[in-house]
Amino acid sequence: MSPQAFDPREGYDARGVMAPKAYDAILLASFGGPEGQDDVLPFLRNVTAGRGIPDERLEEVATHYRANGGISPINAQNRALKASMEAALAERGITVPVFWGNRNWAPYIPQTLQELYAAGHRKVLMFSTSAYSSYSSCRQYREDLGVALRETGLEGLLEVDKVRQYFDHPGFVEPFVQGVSDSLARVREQLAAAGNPEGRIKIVFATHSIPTSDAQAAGPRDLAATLETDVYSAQHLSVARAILDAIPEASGLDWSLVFQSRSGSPHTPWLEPDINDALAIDREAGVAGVVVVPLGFVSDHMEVLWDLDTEARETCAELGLAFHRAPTPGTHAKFVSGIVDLISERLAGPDGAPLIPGRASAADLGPWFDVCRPNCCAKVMRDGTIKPTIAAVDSEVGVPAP
Ligand SMILES: CC1=C(CCC(=O)O)c2cc3nc(cc4[nH]c(cc5[nH]c(cc1n2)c(C)c5CCC(=O)O)c(CCC(=O)O)c4C)C(CCC(=O)O)=C3C
Ligand SMILES: [Fe+2]
Repeated sequence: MSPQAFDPREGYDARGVMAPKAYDAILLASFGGPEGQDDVLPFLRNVTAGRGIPDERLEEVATHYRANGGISPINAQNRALKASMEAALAERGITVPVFWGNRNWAPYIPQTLQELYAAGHRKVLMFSTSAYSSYSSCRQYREDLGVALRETGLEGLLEVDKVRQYFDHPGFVEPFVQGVSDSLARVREQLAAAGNPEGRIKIVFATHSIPTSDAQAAGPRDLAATLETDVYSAQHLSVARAILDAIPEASGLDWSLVFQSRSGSPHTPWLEPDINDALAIDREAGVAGVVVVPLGFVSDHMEVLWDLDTEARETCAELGLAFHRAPTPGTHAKFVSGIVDLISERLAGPDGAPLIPGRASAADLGPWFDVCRPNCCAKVMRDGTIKPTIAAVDSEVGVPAP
């Protein structure tokens, strides 16, 4: 891609690529989730703080967690990811420790920053469990870090940078290649067992819907201007194509990008089509089976288990469509090793050069940048200001929004 040149300043170049640093801590930053029935509503209030999600919607979402004992699988998945990252870093002789902090549940990010500062760490590299660009998937993490530094009084004492958005990285793409290929075989088997071995299969890539205004604000303005769709959708389409190109059995099959987990007011437009509506249209058009690919997600958390494995699966059962859901990257060895690569391209070795050269990319919109330009993924706050952020050019509190 050819993004608008940065105003080169100390620490990063005109592409927004940061100079390597001797980071002394890694922050695994994630969404967080409830771990028991009593946590469910406080968690949902944290998630929706100040955003006016109606209570009926909260109650509706609560039932997804309640049905699972009030437990989101996301925290256990992050504990497993942290352990896998630690093992993979150690294997490569990298001794930088990994800390874990969440946006919406304990361990909370500000508390983790205080702990790692107290332990003597000063240069932190954040890796978040969110691969794409948008307010919810990138900027909100940057803001939460910016606000946490300010509120803990650590601003100026602790440096926090972030790993680039990694939707295009081979470590993210390759587990999907293997997963989609396996799922295709499973749907073929289901169709054969149902006496329809030649039935048409469609590959349905699913991601989180976001308000169309967030989609339009995603990524650098000048890049957005060159694309036929918004940057968020374009990134997903780019990854979907990279996955399909790597699977010979998928050649010639129909595929699409659809959206799930819409929330908010029905009057606010969000990205469409919804997966369930799209499946009904596919059935009408003669599709016999689908591989559903949770392209927008890093692990099999509640949005995958409920919206895909429960709701979309039921939709397919009602429609008589064969269904198989491909896995998320989770703790796939290639994903974990890719995370270590993403960290290594930023970590300065003894000679000051990064531990690994270059910036691997397996999809045509990559590689992304380390520092975001003004207004990248911006969202106007209700009080008309934007929040402080890390890893960006515009990090001043109270700067009027565009
Ligand atoms: C783009 C995106 C990702 C993918 C990137 C990433 O992975 O970060 C994501 C992930 C997740 N979203 C999650 C849960 C929720 N998201 C909500 C609400 C919202 N998400 C949004 C966007 C995204 N969300 C948006 C624009 C809203 C509405 C406005 C708002 O409130 O910000 C709500 C509120 C209730 C509701 O209205 O549905 C909940 C409970 C969980 C945890 C699952 C678990 O517990 O296992 C995860 C990983
Ligand atoms: Fe969400």
